[in-house]
Parts: sequence; structure tokens; C-alpha cells
Amino acid sequence: MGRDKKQNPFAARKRQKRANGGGGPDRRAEPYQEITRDNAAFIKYYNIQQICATEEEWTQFLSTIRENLPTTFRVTGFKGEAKALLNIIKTELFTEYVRAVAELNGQPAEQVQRPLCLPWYPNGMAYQLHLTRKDIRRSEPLCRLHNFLIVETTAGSISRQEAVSMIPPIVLDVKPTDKVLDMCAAPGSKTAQLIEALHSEPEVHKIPPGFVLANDVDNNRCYMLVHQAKRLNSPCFLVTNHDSTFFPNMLQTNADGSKSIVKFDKILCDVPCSGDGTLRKNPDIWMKWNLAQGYNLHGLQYRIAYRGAEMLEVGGRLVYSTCSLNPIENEAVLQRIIKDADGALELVDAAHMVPGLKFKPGMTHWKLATKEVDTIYNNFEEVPETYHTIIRPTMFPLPPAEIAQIGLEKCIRVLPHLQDSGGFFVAVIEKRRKLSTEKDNVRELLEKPTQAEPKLDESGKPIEEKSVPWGPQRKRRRLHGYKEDPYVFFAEGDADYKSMKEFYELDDSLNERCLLTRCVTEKKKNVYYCSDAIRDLVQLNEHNIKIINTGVKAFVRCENRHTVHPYRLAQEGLQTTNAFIGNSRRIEVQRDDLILLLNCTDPTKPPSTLELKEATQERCKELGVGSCILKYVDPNFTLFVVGWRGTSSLRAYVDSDETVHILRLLGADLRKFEVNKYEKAKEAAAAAAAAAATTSSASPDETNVADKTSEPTPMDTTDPEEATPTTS
Ligand SMILES: C[S@@+](CC[C@H](N)C(=O)[O-])C[C@H]1O[C@@H](n2cnc3c(N)ncnc32)[C@H](O)[C@@H]1O
Repeated sequence: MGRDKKQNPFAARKRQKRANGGGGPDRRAEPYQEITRDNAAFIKYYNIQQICATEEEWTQFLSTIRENLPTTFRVTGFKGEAKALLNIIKTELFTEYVRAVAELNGQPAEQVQRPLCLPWYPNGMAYQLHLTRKDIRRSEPLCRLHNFLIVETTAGSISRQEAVSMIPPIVLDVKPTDKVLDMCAAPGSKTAQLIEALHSEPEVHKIPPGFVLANDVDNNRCYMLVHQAKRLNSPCFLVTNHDSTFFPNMLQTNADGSKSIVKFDKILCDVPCSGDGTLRKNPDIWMKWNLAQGYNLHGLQYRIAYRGAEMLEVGGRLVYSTCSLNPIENEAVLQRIIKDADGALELVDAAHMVPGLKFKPGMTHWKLATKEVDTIYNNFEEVPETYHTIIRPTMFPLPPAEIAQIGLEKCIRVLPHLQDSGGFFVAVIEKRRKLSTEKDNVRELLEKPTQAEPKLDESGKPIEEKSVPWGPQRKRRRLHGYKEDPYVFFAEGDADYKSMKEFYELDDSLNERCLLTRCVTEKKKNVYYCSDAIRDLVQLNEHNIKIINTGVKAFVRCENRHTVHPYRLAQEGLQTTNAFIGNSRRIEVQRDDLILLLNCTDPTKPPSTLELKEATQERCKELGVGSCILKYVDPNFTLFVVGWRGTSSLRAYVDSDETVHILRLLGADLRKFEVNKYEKAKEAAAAAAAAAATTSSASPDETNVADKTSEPTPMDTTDPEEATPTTS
């Protein structure tokens, strides 16, 4: 066979287009035009696949995918105050929602449809609003609702996430003891759900024994992942940056001190896909969609999921998901994996875990076609040779007798019209025995060089060194993105730890070797904490895989002339450290005191202890200057907030979003914190107009002074009468 025949015709056409001066005219400067929600190839392709049972249903499908997607959010379940927040949402927030929607639509409040509780999401914690993202962002009456969503998302109390995207973590069924791998994790909405599930039994596990390892091949997207997960402050979480198709085996220490290869109990493969299930959220896909995307992704999707299956524990569970409706990216990938695994993997039915979810079973018949869907292929023999590098035999359904053994009907296909959602595909696989391709050579891994322990001086203090880049030099291909600072764990007998232990009366069960810094230096700045399992993973594997982030900030160096102890507590880590801290640095406060402390937003004017309740004042007298924990007990929840006892003051040490979150739980007046961006924009416009009026009436000399200090803008050449002040 000649080389030319093997060339990818789609890629050749793309190259030709580029050679002719790019892929079409640059429209960036043209005025915005509403996207035409149509694509003949898309409609033809899914029509021939018969994804809907009747003509009537097909019409309903086509009409729904052309509509914008409603907004959904879920409450972070594991937090102690989740129920209290849910109650506030169902009462105050939804009352405000009804008022705002009535105002927006000019209709009576009684006619406004209340938000819908997603029936299949556990404990009634997820809601769908009858509003799109754009509605919420751009409508002044919805400003308070928008503020609520932003603040509570940043505080980690809710997550705005597409409804269907919540399904894979639910059916993965993560328990606090599980070792969990999220292979294609960024930006991390599902990862957040996995972390929540890991922490779902705080009364049983102070720190869950399991962990979530979230990985993504894209270095930049890994930081989105860090940002997303940081809100949840889990010490059992690790972010890595690697290609999942050849994700390396990782080492772990067993209870008897020996080493073995990590096998994960739960693996999520939310693989890259053509994304045509998200047409309602991302309408620009209408213009870009073509069948070549699915063909190009099939191999990558298979390799990621197959590597996942190799790393899965026998008896473990792997969830494969895409936001695509295309059987080439879904059923074809799964039939290939199940077939290649030769009985080691089994598709299982998980519908009972999402009761009330409307979906269709996986497909067992599908057809392939050319990119333009002008020629249909029923089997590989019909495919012309020029397409053999694109359309592969494994993409066709197996013969009926074989495909019946695969169990594809157990897959979950969510179509947008079934419950006014996006489109999605989910399959659950369980591992019955090892795969024949698994290579678990512990000795080979142990023989690889590991990172050196930090050098210590005679007194056991680390010798100051410059921060070193990640591990030994590797192949160029892997040296992408930023170099990460090292992970420097405390050695036993660390002098800083001794003083922390004394000052905060830390419990012996807190493992000091799980404290770490990100720089080899004597004067530690931020001190992080991670679980034993994560520490073990980092130390044994950092030479083998790029670790982007781990640990929650637990202590921060904070020295001034009054401080007795150089480290304050960090609110981020309090969820973890609280359980290990003794009584000497605790103050129980009443509601009014906490509201007073949180309302103080000027750090230069902390509340005087004299403004507080008498009991609080008495306790403050007993407490020396420094960091402390403020505890508030409500009949429905208990709050812990980092505080600072000054010489004559007491203040809360939390960021602004968490402040609003706590004040909301306390039922306090939030008006001081409410930002109305529309009002602000109007004020800014008025100020700009006033400034412009002053400038135009100023003397020529004054105008010249202004000109020298500012860049010329198009406004300078515009008639002031015509100019519209910008308000962005
Ligand atoms: C569908 S998105 C994942 C969405 C994510 N699970 C969530 O819920 O937010 C697919 C991700 O796979 C990543 N990816 C693509 N190829 C990969 C590979 N070979 N290994 C690991 N990640 C990959 C992409 O960078 C992208 O972030």
C-alpha cells in the first residue's frame, strides 16, 4: 500500500486550507451575530442513528437542543452547615428568586415557577433554576441571586455545575476509604464532587483514609483544577499533570512497610470528547461540529479508559463518561474495552443510583459515515481505503451475537429533551480480575532515583537552599508548564512543630511528618497539611510524575512585636486542624459577638474586647495575644472561625466570601456586603460624564496637562455629544 493512500484526507484538507490563507475570514472585528443553531451534518447523522424512538420524539429533541440550558447548582453536602444553608436557599433565596423573576418577566409572583429539585441527586441538594446563565449575569433584578451564587461558590458551599455532569461521581459511589483517580479532571467540577464524597463521614473519619488524585494532561487546566478543589480544603487531595494514556504506575507503602503498586478503588474517566451534548450551553459547537472530531477522539478515549482499567483494583469500579451523544465516542469505545479485557471487566447497571433520572439505554446498532454524512457505512468492508486511517474496524458495532455479550444496554444515555438538560453518556465498569496487559513491576519502580531528603545542619534544621525544580531532568516532551516548588515535609523533631504543638496543644495523633512547606528554608512561611496517604504518594512518586499541588494551608507565619508564637492558624486548614487543637486557644462566642466581629471589615480598627459580651471579655482576659479559634454553637450547626486576640481587641480572620457565608448562616444583615454592579456601573458612568464635563469646560492649559498624563483614546477624536460613556 502506498504512503499517499494512508494520508488522513481530513488533515490534508486542513493543511490545504491553512496554505490557502487560514480557515476562513477573520470575523473577530465584525459585530456579534446570533449563532445559527443548525448543522445539516449533525442532524443527518443523529437521524440515521435513530437516537429517538419516534418522529415526534426526534422533533422534541431537535427543538430542545436549540434552547439555552437552564442553570443548576448543588449544595456541598459534607459541610456541617449544609442543611442550614439548604434551608436558607429553599426559603429566603427562592422567595427572592420568585420576586426577581416576576419583576424580570413582568408577571405576578404566583405565576413564577419555583426552582426544581433534581429528583435523582442525593438528599435533595441540587436545584435547577428556570433561568439561563446569561439571564442571571445580565439582568439587574437577578443581581442578588447572582451575588449569592458567586459568593457561596467561592466559599465552597455550593457548586454551579451542569445537571448531567453530576451523574458520573454519583454512580462512581466514592467512600471515605477509597483510593480515587480522576484521569481527565480539569476544570474539576466532578473532582469537587468526588472530594465531597470522600469527606462524607466526618464523624467516623477525622481525616479520610482514602484520597482523590486528580490528573490532567493540560498544565494550565491543572491550575483551574487546583482553584476549584481549594474551595473544599481537603488534605486528602493531589493534583498531577500527566498524559493519562501512559499514566505511570505509582508506589505506596503497605502497613508492614513494604512497597506495592497503587491500585485504585474508583476511577473516573471523563474523557475529552466532541462535546455535542453541550450544544445548549456552548452554541458555537453548532458551527464547528463535524464527524471527524469523533473519529479522531475514539482512539484516545479508548487508550485513556483502558489504562484506567489496568490501574483499577480487582473489585473496583470505573466510570466512563462523555458529554457527547456519538456512539463512536461512547458505545464503540466500551465494546472495544470489554472485548479486549476478555472477561476481566464487566459493564454494570447503575440506574438504581440515580432514581428518577430519565435516560435511554446504550445503543447496540449504529452506523458510520463520511465527515459530511453524505455516504453511510454499515461495516468496515464498505469503507474506501482512503478513509482506513480515520475510520477503524473497531468503530463498527460487533456482530449481533458478540455485542449481546457486552451489555451495552446498561449504559446511560441522557438526551436533552428527556428532562430539560444537556446531553450525556455514562457507563459503569467493574473489574472481575487482572488484565493480561498489567505490568506491575515494583522493583523497577523502586530502582528509579527518588528526590533527596532536605539537607539538615547539626541541630536538625534544614540548610537554606534555593527552591529546586521538580525532580530530575526528564525528556523535553514532559518539561511543559511551570516548574513546581518542591514538597518539603517536616522531619521528626522539627523545632517549629514543637512550638506549634505546645502553643495550640496539638493532639499526638496529628502526624507532624504530614506538615509540609513548598520551599527548603529555615524560616517556613506557609505550612500545609496533607493526609498520611497523600504524603506517602508524594514522597514515593514525585520523581516519576509531575505533582502540581497538594495540602491545605494550616499555619501561616505571622510575627509582630506582641506575638508569643510565630504561627497563626489558617481558616483554610481549620476544617482539618480543628480536631487536633486543644482548649487553650479557644473562645466560645455568642451570635451577636460573632456578627460584630465579622462585620468589622477594616483591619486597622479591630473590635475592642469591651464591645463584646461579658463572658467573651472574661475569656479574652485569660487568653494571651495570638491566633485562636472562635466557636459558635447554633441549635442546627456549629461554626469554627479563626480569630486573632490582640492586646485589647478580638477579630475574626476569614476572607470576605466566607464572612458573607457565615453571616448568612447567622441570619445577619448582609446589605453592607451586597454589591449591585448595575448601580456601581451607573455611578461610574455618572462620574465619568461629570469628569468629561469638567474637562471640556477647563482652560486650554488644564486640558494640555491632562493630555500629557493619559494615552490618547478614540474618545479624543469623538464629538462628546455622540460619545457614550463606557460602564464596564
Ligand atoms: C471533558 S474534560 C474533563 C472535565 C472534568 N472532568 C470536569 O468535570 O470538570 C476532558 C479533559 O481531559 C483532558 N485530557 C485530554 N487528553 C488527556 C490525556 N491524554 N490525559 C489526561 N487528560 C487529558 C483535557 O485537558 C480536559 O481537561
